[in-house]
Amino acid sequence: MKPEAVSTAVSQDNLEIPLIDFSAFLSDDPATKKSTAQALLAGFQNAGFIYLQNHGISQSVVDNTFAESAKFFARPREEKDQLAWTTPEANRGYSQPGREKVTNADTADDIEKVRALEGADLKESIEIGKQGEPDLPNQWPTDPAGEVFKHQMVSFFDLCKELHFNVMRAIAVGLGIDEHWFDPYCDGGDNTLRLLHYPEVKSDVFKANQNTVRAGAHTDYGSVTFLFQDMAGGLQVLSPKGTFVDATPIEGTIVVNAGDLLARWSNDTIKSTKHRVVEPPTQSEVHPARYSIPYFCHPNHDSIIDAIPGTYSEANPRKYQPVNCGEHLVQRLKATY
Ligand SMILES: O=C(O)CCC(=O)C(=O)O
Ligand SMILES: [Fe+2]
Repeated sequence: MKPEAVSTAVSQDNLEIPLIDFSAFLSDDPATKKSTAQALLAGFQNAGFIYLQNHGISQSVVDNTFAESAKFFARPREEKDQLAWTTPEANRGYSQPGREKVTNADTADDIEKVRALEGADLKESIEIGKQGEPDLPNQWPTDPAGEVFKHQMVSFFDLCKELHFNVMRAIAVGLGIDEHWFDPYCDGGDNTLRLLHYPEVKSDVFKANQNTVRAGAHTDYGSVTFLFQDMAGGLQVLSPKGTFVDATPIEGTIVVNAGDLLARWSNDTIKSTKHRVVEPPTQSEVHPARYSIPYFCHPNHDSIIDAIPGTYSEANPRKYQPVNCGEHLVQRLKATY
């Protein structure tokens, strides 16, 4: 029987994404804790995705973080360009939208056409890593508003780092290994906070080209990703039937998905599932802008990832060689940028 803390967030085309009340895992009752952890793990094993509510980060903190993100993206382009993303090793800084590419179109009509076409793929982002890495500085705006932004993002980063410990503890309990087995892999906080802005897009752009997406299908690289999204919608998850199913925003929840490194670490018992962002259906002329905030958790970069106890046996042997986490991630980023 389903524990009370678990309900269904998405159920379509054999994709079953559970909605888990995480306060039940954080509770003191061992039986509730265990059954909630097992449901969370089952979500990662079956769908690669779960929704979490009562995850411990308050709604007002989340709201403030979105507000600061919107203010950041509203800055003039020149200011943002001064904070540009540099290298896969650093993975910090601002990535401009694809709109720049249109500057070689010279008539207003052509610009509008290209813009219309590329608008749908348009997104801008800023990546923020852990503070205090001398060779890998975060890129902060330096004016007073930039100070407020920095303060908000640094404290949000740390709250998400705490949540990483707790989600990995739930996975450990679900697997039946020591609750703190993953702790020594999480304490480095080698994670990435990404602020994303998808500008508004005219609806006829999407009608003209049904394949246009806001973010193409991909898997994430790390252990788990916490996805904070606004209510605009558009996130879709690949189902076992090969269809993309809407992962509709649910107020007060975050979407959590497993990444490639966790799939590998778990000897492929946990799934890293493809997802994308499309423009949600709209009755109006424009698809509104969308803001989302993924937080990518990574095991400590200097750690070696080898199959987690309990994920392999004689009948189901280890499939992968041990790998250095940091090197693995940089390889992946090099292939992307
Ligand atoms: O914007 C979103 O909702 C998803 C973003 C995403 O999947 C990613 O950045 O990896
Ligand atoms: Fe993603």
